[in-house]
Amino acid sequence: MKQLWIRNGLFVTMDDSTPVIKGHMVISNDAITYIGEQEPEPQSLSESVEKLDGKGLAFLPGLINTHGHAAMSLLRGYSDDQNLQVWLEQKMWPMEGRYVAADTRAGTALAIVEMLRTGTTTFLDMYDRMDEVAKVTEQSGIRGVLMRGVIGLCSEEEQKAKLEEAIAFALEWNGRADGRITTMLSPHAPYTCPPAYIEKFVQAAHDHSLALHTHMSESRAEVEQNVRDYGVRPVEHLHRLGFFSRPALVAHAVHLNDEEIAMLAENGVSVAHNPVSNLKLASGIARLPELLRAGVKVGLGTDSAASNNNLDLFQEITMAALLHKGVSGDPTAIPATEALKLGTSLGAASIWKEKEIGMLKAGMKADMAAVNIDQPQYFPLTDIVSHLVYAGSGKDVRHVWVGGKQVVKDGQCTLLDEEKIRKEAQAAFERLLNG
Ligand SMILES: N[C@@H](CCSC[C@H]1O[C@@H](n2cnc3c(=O)[nH]cnc32)[C@H](O)[C@@H]1O)C(=O)O
Ligand SMILES: [Zn+2]
Repeated sequence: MKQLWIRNGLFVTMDDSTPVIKGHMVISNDAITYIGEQEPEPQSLSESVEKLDGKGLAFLPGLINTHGHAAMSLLRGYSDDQNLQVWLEQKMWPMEGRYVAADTRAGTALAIVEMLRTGTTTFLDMYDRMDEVAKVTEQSGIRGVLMRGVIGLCSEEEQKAKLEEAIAFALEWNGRADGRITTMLSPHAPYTCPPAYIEKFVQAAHDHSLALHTHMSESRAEVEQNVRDYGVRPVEHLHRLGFFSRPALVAHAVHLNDEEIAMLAENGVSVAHNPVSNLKLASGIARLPELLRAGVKVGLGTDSAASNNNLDLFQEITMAALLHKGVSGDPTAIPATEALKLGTSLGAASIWKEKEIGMLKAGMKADMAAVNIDQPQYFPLTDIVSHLVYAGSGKDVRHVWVGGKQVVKDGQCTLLDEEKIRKEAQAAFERLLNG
């Protein structure tokens, strides 16, 4: 048995019964088997147990990024300061149309390096050429919830082929990489997939017991168009198409009225909140406090590096904590602990993985980030949760484990060649730019 004993660490558990523990943790193979103030029982340790001095480190559950498009990292900085529609249709889609498999691979690898180094241990990815994404995911050691996103603005024949590809990918990769990879089905959005086509995804999700993901109510223009085209707003529209009859996660959900929030809560629909992307594309500000009050499970997403422009989930956590205070005029709107939960335990619940990840607790997978707190922004040590949310950043992450395996050591990915990945990303972008 492979064991790691972390001694004298500061553990931010996200478990309400023991929020912060100064003490010890034992990881056995892929899971946490002990966490507590006392040293572990000697008989629980194997002779070959590895030891790590936790001094100067704060340990927190690995962060969970519940919405993104990793391969779009190649387009970081390519189109800034545009609204969603112009950015998407005039800038992103033409460039994405030039992607070949090597580009998807290069962009995804770049994104995974950035996510791992900033403490993200689980990411959700909606894209195409998902075999490439899955292979990089497998190699990197990160945990991935992967799906072939499908835009259905094409012939019926093409629609059919894309749906089949999405299903085949989901079935082939679900549970692979020692269970690190799971899959979903994902029509891209109500405005890019006709209703009958969305219904086919719903049917497939039932047939294969898969969950569903889509972009929803991101911009005001989208909601207005949905009303014009289908006579109802996007939430009601998706509800009528049966989308919420399977476990469903919707990204953005910025423009919601009270009835829609109630409908999402009633149907157990999860939301991926992407505050930075929504600000950058001038889409608006989601009603996060109201969603949480209604009992909706919410996680945080970066969306892609082309609309963020980084994949540091600490920034989303900070933004979620600050933004909603400013908008509501209520400093308690999203307290620090709640913001950190969005990136960890609540985020895990939003993708139905709360029994496995999102907390540091015996029995959970050992997905964890260790932050270097021997830095001025963590002094004086009044409240570690406050510091992580309001003072820290992903750049402070020093080590990362996924399923007990160390994937970042002293700030470097252990299973990926970072320099090669940076070079390949640069070359891939230059190729895309020159057509
Ligand atoms: N190329 C595929 C669809 C890929 S799904 C992922 C898509 O989501 C798009 N995307 C990225 N960010 C956002 C966003 O914030 N809102 C809507 N779409 C987005 C992105 O440009 C990409 O085309 C097809 O033809 O079926
Ligand atoms: Zn998106």
